[in-house]
Amino acid sequence: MDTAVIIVAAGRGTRAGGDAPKQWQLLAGQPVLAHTVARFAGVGRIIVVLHPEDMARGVALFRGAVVLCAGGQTRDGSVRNALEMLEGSGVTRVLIHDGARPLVSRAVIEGVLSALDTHRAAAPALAVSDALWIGSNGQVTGTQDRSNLWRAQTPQGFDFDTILAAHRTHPGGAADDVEVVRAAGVDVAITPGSEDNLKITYPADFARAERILGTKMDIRLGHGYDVHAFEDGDHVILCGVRVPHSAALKGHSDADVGMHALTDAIYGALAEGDIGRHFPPSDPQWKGAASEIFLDHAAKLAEARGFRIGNVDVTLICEQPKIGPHASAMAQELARIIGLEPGRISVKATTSERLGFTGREEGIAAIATATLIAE
Ligand SMILES: Nc1ccn([C@@H]2O[C@H](COP(=O)(O)OP(=O)(O)OP(=O)(O)O)[C@@H](O)[C@H]2O)c(=O)n1
Ligand SMILES: C[C@](O)(CO)[C@H](O)COP(=O)(O)O
Repeated sequence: MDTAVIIVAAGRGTRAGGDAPKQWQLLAGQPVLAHTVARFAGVGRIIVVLHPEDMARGVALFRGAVVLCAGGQTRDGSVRNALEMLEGSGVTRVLIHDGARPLVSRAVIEGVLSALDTHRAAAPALAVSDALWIGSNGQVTGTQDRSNLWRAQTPQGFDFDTILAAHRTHPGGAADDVEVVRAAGVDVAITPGSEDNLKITYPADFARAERILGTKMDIRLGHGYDVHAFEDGDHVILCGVRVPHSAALKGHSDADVGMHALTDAIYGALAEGDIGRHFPPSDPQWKGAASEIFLDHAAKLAEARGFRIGNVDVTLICEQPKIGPHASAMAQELARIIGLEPGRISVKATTSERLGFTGREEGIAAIATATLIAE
């Protein structure tokens, strides 16, 4: 399935007030919109819909990591612009999310994606739990049966062709995309929502969101270090990229020293030992194995434990080969394996000024750090 995520953030946030539209105001030190986009890392290609006046701000914040699209006068107009932009791109399903819901969890997102395996439309919601009144002039004038009432949330997920066709025939003015698709006669499955998945709407919602983030703030830092010696050969594999060289790296697997250091950094952040614990070198099945298997395992273990990777930083220490020309390809390869946007991945190199074993060109060392953030 080729999945796209449309994050609508072209509104003016009039109810929230403040010096800037709510999606640009800071929450725990970062714009609300940066939190929202980070929640969808690895889910699919991300399209952020912005007000035309905010485009420069978007370019500066995302630095090419997402696709930007100009929004419309209304929420449904903004969604429609992004859907039209995606037509013909090969996308088969799409999640549509409010930029103003920065605390959506991986569980809520996965719930919608799973429902899309069997439904053309699915969206998260919470059953209404309070009694409902009808009121007028500060007085209760009646009561409302709450059974079968739900509080709608996003991301709302759809088969791509279905939601595009529904938007094209809708007269406009819908509160959300569930309303649009239902107007076209499509059934919508309800998936589990979350109280934390609030939409920042009024000024007090910022403090509420900060409180939720504060109680949830669990950031782990891990580091990894690895060394492989040179042996006869004509290339090395570093961070998944084949680099021509006058020697090869010796090892039980493909000896990708950079990827090993990064894998150990993730295991370290999880307090899960190192590669050797999960893939013993004594086991012949890992002989010559591509190190991608190890990194993929560590990243999936982090996800299974409820963490997303915040950023990674890998430093290769060698005199030769020169890493600079390959660093971008290495970052992209790591991004592909761990499902992280390239802007959160750093691959760099240093020499050891001809000192020590790396200086004598006896081998390559690598150090890496990774942050994991609890969802
Ligand atoms: N023309 C619009 C209007 C809204 N939105 C987005 O739709 C989401 C939900 O809308 P809402 O909370 O109503 O945001 P605003 O329209 O910005 O708020 P307000 O109504 O208070 O001005 C927000 O992420 C908002 O940026 C959009 O992309 N384009
Ligand atoms: C899409 C939505 O977030 C679902 O709850 C909501 O309808 C949009 O926000 P608004 O406050 O109704 O404009």
